[in-house]
Amino acid sequence: MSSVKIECVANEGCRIGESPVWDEKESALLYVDITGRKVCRWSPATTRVQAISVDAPVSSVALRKSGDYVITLGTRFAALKWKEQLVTTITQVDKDKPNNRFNDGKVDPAGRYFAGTMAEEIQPAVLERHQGSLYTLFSDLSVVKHFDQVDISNGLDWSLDHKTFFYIDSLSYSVDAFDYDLQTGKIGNRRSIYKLEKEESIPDGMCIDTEGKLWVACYNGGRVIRLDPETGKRLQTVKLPVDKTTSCCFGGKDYSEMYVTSASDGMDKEWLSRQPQAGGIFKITGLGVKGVPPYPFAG
Ligand SMILES: O=C(O)[C@H](O)[C@@H](O)[C@H](O)[C@H](O)CO
Ligand SMILES: [Zn+2]
Repeated sequence: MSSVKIECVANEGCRIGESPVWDEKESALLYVDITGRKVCRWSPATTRVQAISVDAPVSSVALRKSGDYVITLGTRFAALKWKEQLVTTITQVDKDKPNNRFNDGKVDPAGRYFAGTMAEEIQPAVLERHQGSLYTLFSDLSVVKHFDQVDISNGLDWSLDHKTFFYIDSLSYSVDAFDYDLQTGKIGNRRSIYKLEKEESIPDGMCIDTEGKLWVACYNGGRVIRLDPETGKRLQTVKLPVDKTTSCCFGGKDYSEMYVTSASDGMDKEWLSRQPQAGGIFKITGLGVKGVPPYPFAG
Protein backbone atom coordinates (compact mmCIF):
# COMPACT_ATOMS: atom_id res chain seq x y z
CA MET A 1 0.00 0.00 0.00
CA SER A 2 1.24 3.45 -0.79
CA SER A 3 1.04 6.04 1.96
CA VAL A 4 -0.40 9.32 0.84
CA LYS A 5 1.27 12.44 2.21
CA ILE A 6 -0.09 15.98 1.88
CA GLU A 7 2.03 19.05 2.39
CA CYS A 8 1.30 22.76 1.94
CA VAL A 9 4.27 23.97 -0.11
CA ALA A 10 3.26 27.58 -0.71
CA ASN A 11 1.11 29.44 1.72
CA GLU A 12 0.94 32.89 0.13
CA GLY A 13 -2.86 32.71 0.33
CA CYS A 14 -4.25 32.83 -3.18
CA ARG A 15 -7.67 34.39 -3.46
CA ILE A 16 -8.55 31.84 -6.18
CA GLY A 17 -5.64 29.57 -7.07
CA GLU A 18 -6.20 27.78 -10.38
CA SER A 19 -4.61 26.13 -13.40
CA PRO A 20 -1.56 24.40 -11.93
CA VAL A 21 0.87 23.37 -14.69
CA TRP A 22 4.24 21.69 -14.26
CA ASP A 23 6.98 23.50 -16.19
CA GLU A 24 9.61 20.83 -16.67
CA LYS A 25 12.18 23.19 -18.23
CA GLU A 26 12.10 25.41 -15.16
CA SER A 27 11.42 22.57 -12.68
CA ALA A 28 8.66 24.73 -11.30
CA LEU A 29 4.92 24.82 -10.80
CA LEU A 30 3.00 27.50 -12.65
CA TYR A 31 -0.43 28.57 -11.50
CA VAL A 32 -2.64 31.65 -11.39
CA ASP A 33 -4.50 33.57 -8.72
CA ILE A 34 -7.62 34.59 -10.64
CA THR A 35 -9.02 37.42 -8.53
CA GLY A 36 -5.56 38.19 -7.13
CA ARG A 37 -4.62 38.92 -10.79
CA LYS A 38 -1.27 37.15 -10.59
CA VAL A 39 0.59 34.51 -12.55
CA CYS A 40 2.78 32.59 -10.11
CA ARG A 41 5.73 30.23 -10.35
CA TRP A 42 6.76 28.11 -7.38
CA SER A 43 10.16 26.50 -7.40
CA PRO A 44 10.74 23.45 -5.19
CA ALA A 45 14.49 24.19 -5.20
CA THR A 46 14.08 27.63 -3.66
CA THR A 47 10.63 26.97 -2.10
CA ARG A 48 9.84 30.51 -3.27
CA VAL A 49 6.99 31.91 -5.33
CA GLN A 50 7.68 34.45 -8.06
CA ALA A 51 4.61 36.36 -9.20
CA ILE A 52 3.75 38.65 -12.08
CA SER A 53 0.83 41.00 -11.56
CA VAL A 54 -1.52 41.55 -14.48
CA ASP A 55 -4.30 44.06 -15.19
CA ALA A 56 -7.32 41.72 -15.16
CA PRO A 57 -8.45 38.39 -13.67
CA VAL A 58 -6.08 35.73 -15.03
CA SER A 59 -7.68 32.31 -15.09
CA SER A 60 -5.25 29.89 -16.73
CA VAL A 61 -1.67 29.58 -17.89
CA ALA A 62 -0.11 27.23 -20.45
CA LEU A 63 3.31 26.45 -21.81
CA ARG A 64 4.20 27.66 -25.30
CA LYS A 65 6.27 25.78 -27.86
CA SER A 66 8.22 28.88 -28.76
CA GLY A 67 9.08 29.35 -25.08
CA ASP A 68 7.38 31.45 -22.42
CA TYR A 69 3.67 31.15 -21.73
CA VAL A 70 0.13 31.87 -22.88
CA ILE A 71 -2.60 32.95 -20.48
CA THR A 72 -6.30 33.68 -20.40
CA LEU A 73 -6.71 37.21 -19.08
CA GLY A 74 -10.13 38.78 -18.68
CA THR A 75 -11.76 37.74 -21.97
CA ARG A 76 -8.44 37.69 -23.81
CA PHE A 77 -5.96 35.06 -24.86
CA ALA A 78 -2.56 36.68 -24.25
CA ALA A 79 1.14 35.93 -24.47
CA LEU A 80 3.29 36.27 -21.36
CA LYS A 81 7.04 36.77 -21.54
CA TRP A 82 8.19 35.87 -18.06
CA LYS A 83 11.61 37.53 -17.83
CA GLU A 84 10.41 40.71 -19.49
CA GLN A 85 7.14 40.57 -17.50
CA LEU A 86 5.44 41.47 -20.76
CA VAL A 87 1.81 40.66 -21.60
CA THR A 88 0.49 41.09 -25.14
CA THR A 89 -3.04 40.38 -26.30
CA ILE A 90 -3.49 37.64 -28.88
CA THR A 91 -7.25 37.86 -29.36
CA GLN A 92 -10.47 38.62 -27.49
CA VAL A 93 -13.73 36.68 -27.09
CA ASP A 94 -17.19 37.46 -25.67
CA LYS A 95 -16.88 41.09 -26.79
CA ASP A 96 -20.62 41.51 -26.32
CA LYS A 97 -20.41 40.37 -22.68
CA PRO A 98 -18.51 42.96 -20.61
CA ASN A 99 -19.26 41.10 -17.37
CA ASN A 100 -17.60 37.88 -18.57
CA ARG A 101 -14.13 36.52 -17.96
CA PHE A 102 -12.28 33.41 -18.96
CA ASN A 103 -12.00 30.59 -16.43
CA ASP A 104 -10.01 27.34 -16.62
CA GLY A 105 -8.02 26.42 -19.75
CA LYS A 106 -5.64 23.73 -21.02
CA VAL A 107 -3.74 22.80 -24.17
CA ASP A 108 -4.82 19.70 -26.11
CA PRO A 109 -2.39 16.98 -27.33
CA ALA A 110 -2.13 18.75 -30.72
CA GLY A 111 -1.16 22.10 -29.18
CA ARG A 112 -4.54 23.89 -29.27
CA TYR A 113 -5.49 26.02 -26.26
CA PHE A 114 -9.00 25.24 -24.94
CA ALA A 115 -10.57 27.66 -22.44
CA GLY A 116 -14.07 28.62 -21.43
CA THR A 117 -15.73 31.73 -20.08
CA MET A 118 -18.26 32.59 -17.38
CA ALA A 119 -19.98 35.64 -15.93
CA GLU A 120 -18.02 37.29 -13.12
CA GLU A 121 -19.10 35.83 -9.78
CA ILE A 122 -21.09 37.91 -7.30
CA GLN A 123 -19.90 35.44 -4.69
CA PRO A 124 -18.43 31.95 -5.15
CA ALA A 125 -20.67 29.95 -7.49
CA VAL A 126 -23.26 32.77 -7.60
CA LEU A 127 -23.42 34.48 -10.98
CA GLU A 128 -25.63 35.26 -13.95
CA ARG A 129 -26.19 31.86 -15.48
CA HIS A 130 -25.62 30.53 -19.02
CA GLN A 131 -23.27 33.39 -20.01
CA GLY A 132 -20.17 31.30 -20.75
CA SER A 133 -18.84 29.56 -23.84
CA LEU A 134 -16.06 27.11 -24.62
CA TYR A 135 -13.36 28.27 -27.06
CA THR A 136 -10.25 26.97 -28.77
CA LEU A 137 -7.25 29.07 -29.75
CA PHE A 138 -5.54 27.39 -32.72
CA SER A 139 -1.84 27.64 -33.51
CA ASP A 140 -2.60 30.14 -36.30
CA LEU A 141 -4.16 32.29 -33.53
CA SER A 142 -7.70 31.90 -34.87
CA VAL A 143 -10.47 31.14 -32.36
CA VAL A 144 -13.46 28.83 -32.59
CA LYS A 145 -16.47 28.70 -30.26
CA HIS A 146 -17.65 25.14 -29.54
CA PHE A 147 -20.86 25.93 -27.60
CA ASP A 148 -22.43 28.54 -25.33
CA GLN A 149 -24.88 28.39 -22.40
CA VAL A 150 -22.10 27.48 -19.97
CA ASP A 151 -22.41 28.45 -16.30
CA ILE A 152 -18.87 28.01 -14.94
CA SER A 153 -16.50 26.62 -17.55
CA ASN A 154 -13.98 24.59 -15.62
CA GLY A 155 -11.79 21.43 -15.66
CA LEU A 156 -10.69 19.88 -18.93
CA ASP A 157 -8.39 17.15 -20.17
CA TRP A 158 -8.05 14.49 -22.88
CA SER A 159 -8.01 10.70 -22.74
CA LEU A 160 -4.69 8.91 -23.28
CA ASP A 161 -5.75 7.78 -26.78
CA HIS A 162 -6.82 11.40 -27.54
CA LYS A 163 -10.27 10.19 -28.63
CA THR A 164 -12.19 11.68 -25.71
CA PHE A 165 -12.37 15.20 -24.28
CA PHE A 166 -13.39 15.52 -20.64
CA TYR A 167 -15.06 18.71 -19.48
CA ILE A 168 -16.69 20.21 -16.40
CA ASP A 169 -19.34 22.92 -16.28
CA SER A 170 -19.28 23.30 -12.48
CA LEU A 171 -22.95 24.08 -11.86
CA SER A 172 -24.01 20.91 -13.69
CA TYR A 173 -22.31 18.95 -10.86
CA SER A 174 -21.22 16.56 -13.57
CA VAL A 175 -18.05 15.42 -15.27
CA ASP A 176 -18.79 15.13 -18.98
CA ALA A 177 -17.12 13.40 -21.92
CA PHE A 178 -17.16 14.25 -25.64
CA ASP A 179 -15.86 12.33 -28.63
CA TYR A 180 -12.69 14.08 -29.71
CA ASP A 181 -11.20 14.46 -33.17
CA LEU A 182 -7.54 15.21 -32.68
CA GLN A 183 -7.07 16.05 -36.37
CA THR A 184 -9.58 18.91 -36.36
CA GLY A 185 -10.04 19.69 -32.65
CA LYS A 186 -13.81 19.13 -33.00
CA ILE A 187 -15.94 17.75 -30.17
CA GLY A 188 -19.29 15.96 -30.20
CA ASN A 189 -21.60 13.42 -28.53
CA ARG A 190 -21.64 14.98 -25.05
CA ARG A 191 -22.56 12.69 -22.15
CA SER A 192 -22.16 12.65 -18.37
CA ILE A 193 -19.70 10.14 -16.92
CA TYR A 194 -19.98 11.06 -13.23
CA LYS A 195 -22.40 13.05 -11.09
CA LEU A 196 -20.92 14.45 -7.90
CA GLU A 197 -22.25 13.30 -4.55
CA LYS A 198 -23.55 15.90 -2.12
CA GLU A 199 -20.47 16.04 0.12
CA GLU A 200 -18.21 16.30 -2.93
CA SER A 201 -19.91 19.61 -3.63
CA ILE A 202 -18.80 21.42 -6.84
CA PRO A 203 -16.53 19.90 -9.51
CA ASP A 204 -13.74 22.29 -10.49
CA GLY A 205 -10.35 21.59 -12.13
CA MET A 206 -9.24 18.14 -13.31
CA CYS A 207 -6.39 16.15 -14.80
CA ILE A 208 -5.77 12.65 -16.12
CA ASP A 209 -3.21 10.10 -14.89
CA THR A 210 -1.19 7.55 -16.87
CA GLU A 211 -3.82 4.88 -16.14
CA GLY A 212 -6.43 7.02 -17.89
CA LYS A 213 -8.25 7.83 -14.66
CA LEU A 214 -9.49 11.36 -13.92
CA TRP A 215 -8.64 13.42 -10.84
CA VAL A 216 -11.19 16.09 -10.02
CA ALA A 217 -10.73 18.86 -7.46
CA CYS A 218 -13.94 19.44 -5.52
CA TYR A 219 -14.60 23.08 -4.68
CA ASN A 220 -16.09 23.32 -1.15
CA GLY A 221 -15.54 19.56 -0.95
CA GLY A 222 -11.97 19.77 0.38
CA ARG A 223 -10.80 16.83 -1.68
CA VAL A 224 -9.64 15.42 -4.96
CA ILE A 225 -11.44 12.35 -6.27
CA ARG A 226 -10.20 9.76 -8.73
CA LEU A 227 -12.73 8.59 -11.29
CA ASP A 228 -12.83 5.78 -13.81
CA PRO A 229 -14.31 7.36 -16.93
CA GLU A 230 -15.10 3.91 -18.38
CA THR A 231 -17.27 2.67 -15.51
CA GLY A 232 -18.33 6.02 -14.03
CA LYS A 233 -17.16 4.84 -10.62
CA ARG A 234 -15.21 6.79 -8.03
CA LEU A 235 -12.02 4.89 -7.20
CA GLN A 236 -10.42 7.05 -4.51
CA THR A 237 -10.91 10.13 -2.35
CA VAL A 238 -8.02 12.20 -0.99
CA LYS A 239 -9.05 14.83 1.55
CA LEU A 240 -7.14 18.07 1.99
CA PRO A 241 -6.99 20.45 4.97
CA VAL A 242 -8.87 23.20 3.08
CA ASP A 243 -12.43 23.23 1.72
CA LYS A 244 -11.90 25.24 -1.44
CA THR A 245 -9.75 22.88 -3.50
CA THR A 246 -9.87 24.26 -7.04
CA SER A 247 -7.63 22.28 -9.39
CA CYS A 248 -4.92 19.64 -9.67
CA CYS A 249 -2.06 18.55 -11.90
CA PHE A 250 0.84 16.12 -11.78
CA GLY A 251 4.40 17.35 -11.65
CA GLY A 252 7.79 16.92 -10.05
CA LYS A 253 10.10 14.03 -10.76
CA ASP A 254 8.52 11.79 -13.45
CA TYR A 255 5.20 13.52 -12.81
CA SER A 256 4.74 11.39 -9.70
CA GLU A 257 3.62 14.21 -7.41
CA MET A 258 0.22 15.85 -7.50
CA TYR A 259 -0.18 19.59 -6.98
CA VAL A 260 -3.48 21.04 -5.81
CA THR A 261 -4.47 24.72 -5.83
CA SER A 262 -7.01 26.24 -3.47
CA ALA A 263 -8.98 29.41 -2.86
CA SER A 264 -9.80 31.69 0.05
CA ASP A 265 -12.31 34.09 -1.56
CA GLY A 266 -15.72 33.82 0.06
CA MET A 267 -14.43 32.59 3.44
CA ASP A 268 -15.18 34.67 6.53
CA LYS A 269 -12.76 35.26 9.43
CA GLU A 270 -13.95 32.31 11.45
CA TRP A 271 -13.66 29.92 8.47
CA LEU A 272 -10.19 31.28 7.63
CA SER A 273 -9.02 30.86 11.20
CA ARG A 274 -10.05 27.19 11.08
CA GLN A 275 -8.30 26.75 7.71
CA PRO A 276 -5.21 28.99 7.76
CA GLN A 277 -3.82 27.23 4.68
CA ALA A 278 -6.77 28.28 2.50
CA GLY A 279 -5.41 29.62 -0.77
CA GLY A 280 -2.25 27.53 -0.42
CA ILE A 281 -0.63 25.13 -2.87
CA PHE A 282 -0.52 21.50 -1.78
CA LYS A 283 1.78 18.69 -2.83
CA ILE A 284 0.48 15.13 -2.58
CA THR A 285 2.95 12.27 -2.72
CA GLY A 286 2.53 8.52 -2.37
CA LEU A 287 -0.45 8.25 -4.72
CA GLY A 288 1.34 5.46 -6.57
CA VAL A 289 0.32 6.85 -9.93
CA LYS A 290 1.85 9.34 -12.35
CA GLY A 291 0.56 12.09 -14.57
CA VAL A 292 0.89 13.12 -18.18
CA PRO A 293 3.22 16.06 -19.03
CA PRO A 294 1.35 19.20 -20.12
CA TYR A 295 1.17 19.92 -23.85
CA PRO A 296 2.60 23.24 -25.02
CA PHE A 297 0.56 25.65 -27.14
CA ALA A 298 1.75 25.20 -30.71
CA GLY A 299 1.33 28.82 -31.82
O1 LIG B 1 -11.73 28.29 -9.72
C1 LIG B 1 -12.66 28.44 -10.54
O2 LIG B 1 -12.81 27.73 -11.47
C2 LIG B 1 -13.67 29.56 -10.36
O3 LIG B 1 -13.22 30.71 -10.95
C3 LIG B 1 -14.00 29.70 -8.90
O4 LIG B 1 -14.61 30.87 -8.63
C4 LIG B 1 -14.74 28.45 -8.37
O5 LIG B 1 -14.32 27.33 -9.00
C5 LIG B 1 -16.23 28.51 -8.40
O6 LIG B 1 -16.72 29.48 -7.57
C6 LIG B 1 -16.89 27.22 -8.01
O7 LIG B 1 -17.30 26.57 -9.11
ZN1 LIG C 1 -11.62 26.14 -11.73
